[in-house]
Amino acid sequence: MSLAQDMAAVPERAESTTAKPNPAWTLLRRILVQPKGAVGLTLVVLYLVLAVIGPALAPQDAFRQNFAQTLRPPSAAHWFGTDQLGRDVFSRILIGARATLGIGVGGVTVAFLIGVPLGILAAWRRGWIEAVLMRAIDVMLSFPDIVFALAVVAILGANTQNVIIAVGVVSIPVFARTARAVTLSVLAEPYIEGSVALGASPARVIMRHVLPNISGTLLTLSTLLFASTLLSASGLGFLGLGTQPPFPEWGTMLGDSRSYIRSHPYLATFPGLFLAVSALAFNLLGDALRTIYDPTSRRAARRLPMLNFLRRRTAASAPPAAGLAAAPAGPDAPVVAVEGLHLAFRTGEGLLEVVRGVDLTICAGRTLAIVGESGSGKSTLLRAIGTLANPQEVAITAGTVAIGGEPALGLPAAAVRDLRRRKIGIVFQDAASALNPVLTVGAQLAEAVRAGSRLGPQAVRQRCIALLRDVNIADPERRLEMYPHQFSGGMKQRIVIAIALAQNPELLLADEPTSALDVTIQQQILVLLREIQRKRGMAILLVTHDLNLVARFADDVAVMYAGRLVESGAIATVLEQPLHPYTQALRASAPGAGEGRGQPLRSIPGEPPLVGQLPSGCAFRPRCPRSANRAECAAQEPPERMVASRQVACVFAEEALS
Ligand SMILES: Nc1ncnc2c1ncn2[C@@H]1O[C@H](COP(=O)(O)OP(=O)(O)OP(=O)(O)O)[C@@H](O)[C@H]1O
Repeated sequence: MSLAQDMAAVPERAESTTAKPNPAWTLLRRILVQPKGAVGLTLVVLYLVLAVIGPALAPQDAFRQNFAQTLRPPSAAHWFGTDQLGRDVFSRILIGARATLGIGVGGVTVAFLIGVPLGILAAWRRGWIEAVLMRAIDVMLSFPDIVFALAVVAILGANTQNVIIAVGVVSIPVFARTARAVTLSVLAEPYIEGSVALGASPARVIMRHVLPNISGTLLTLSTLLFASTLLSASGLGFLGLGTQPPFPEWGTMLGDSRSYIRSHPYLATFPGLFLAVSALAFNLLGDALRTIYDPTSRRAARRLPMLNFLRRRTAASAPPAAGLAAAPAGPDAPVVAVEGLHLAFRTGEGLLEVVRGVDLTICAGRTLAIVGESGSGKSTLLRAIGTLANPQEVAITAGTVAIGGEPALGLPAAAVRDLRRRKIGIVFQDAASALNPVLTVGAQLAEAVRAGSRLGPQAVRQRCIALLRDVNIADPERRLEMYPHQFSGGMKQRIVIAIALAQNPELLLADEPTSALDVTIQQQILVLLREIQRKRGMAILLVTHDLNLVARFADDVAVMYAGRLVESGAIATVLEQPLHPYTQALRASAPGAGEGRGQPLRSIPGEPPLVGQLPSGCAFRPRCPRSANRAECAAQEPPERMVASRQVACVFAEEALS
């Protein structure tokens, strides 16, 4: 069946075509529909207007002292009365708005500019840098805000500039902690790994992917901290450590009024009221923003898509194998050569070995599928081959990996990025999280195309259009302007594939590429991958649990158990006549493996061994029907050897032939 016929056989859902409105207008609308947002935003805007045009509105000279008019109550001539020096309080409040709000803005800016980079650095580098930064922040947090601010002003001296520094320093820990937490969650998203796989530098990943995704949370935090910064600054002003006379600032005015609080209470009332309402305004606005950006407040809205997602994940496997995929012709040069690879997780108790001596090769134009139960080490192996294993987490204790003839292990970071970009493409399990939701598809494709190349904007655009055509997305010019949420699951996976193909990789890594899709779309995506592989001759390394998918799609299979490949060879050889008892059990437990309709699926008795607690000898021995306490199985780990055209690690493999 041709690709076109395959596509026609299973029509994919059309994607939503609603254009994305301007994000600023959307945000404004979402703030205004909330009563607290509407009130908060209106008040904040009024305050900001006051800060800008307040001095121009002042009816009287706010600095002129008039000892004949001291401590006058509110009247038509002095709406808010006069202070102890006979100055007009209303005019001083209007003029003081700029200094007061300026301190708030300045303080939050100082805290933001220092706290956010520190938080991102801690999340990015982890290890000792994170530990040192976070402990320092814990120490700062252990002091009450005002005490800390007082200490800073006492050291630097009392003036407006130092108040800004003091209240800013006080808020650094909150920004740093929040930035670290939200960055960690963004860094766990597959599209970050995709970007890293394209060779993007840390700075680029942070600017392009992390910052846009954490900006909502940081905006909310800035608004909330603005209120507390204002109050801290006013506290300093109240103590006489803020803006120095004769310049008015609401906190200082409040402080000056304390001697007259009983006899002339209006002196404290008006600056206090303006301060309290400003803090309330920023808090209301911050709260409205939190409602918008906090995912827990949108749980109800998400419930349906989540249910659909779970349903898709648990949907039945693909239909039974109709026949094994024909091996595509291609040159025999190995694109991947892995020899004696041992990988171990670094844990508190030392190294925990999860991949134990793997040898494999994949030639151009061929697909190798790695299958095995959950926890057998498939993903860890795939990530190490793709140079994506985090060295702080995974130790390569022995062995070599070469991609396209180039050694892939032990390289400096820049060389690893370059190798990945030139030779490796990655398709993730969940296309929805493999795409950055805040960037258009065109921007994400362009990033992949531009990585390491010097193409001009027009050439990049043409290449993006060609890539979308390659993955059979119609009307690519229009689709480039759309956002991921405007596409269906299958279309998103096509876009992820297009991104993976942007640098013409020699090797495509696919970790459960279709398990988040429903059955009909799975079929289309696999057909698409096969077609692209035929055209480009790339090697594909596929990790999956689905043996039917392996039978339809792969050329070779490697069965993994407890970190070792126990049987590997051509699909027709291994799946038609498995020799290892574990392969036999996997084959028997696959849907459509021989039982009639309504028959329960067979499961493999026993549990896979826990990492680090392997039995002596063959790791499959406790579950093996063939072992039956035979001494040979307990004596040593069976070496891999060639039996009937495949590698198999079982001392009694020949018994399956008879
Ligand atoms: N960070 C970690 N620290 C310690 N052990 C880990 C860590 N991550 C994974 N492991 C363990 O390593 C083993 C291999 O995990 P891996 O994800 O590679 O298995 P898998 O075969 O891909 O499983 P699945 O099919 O569920 O993805 C598992 O036993 C897992 O518990």
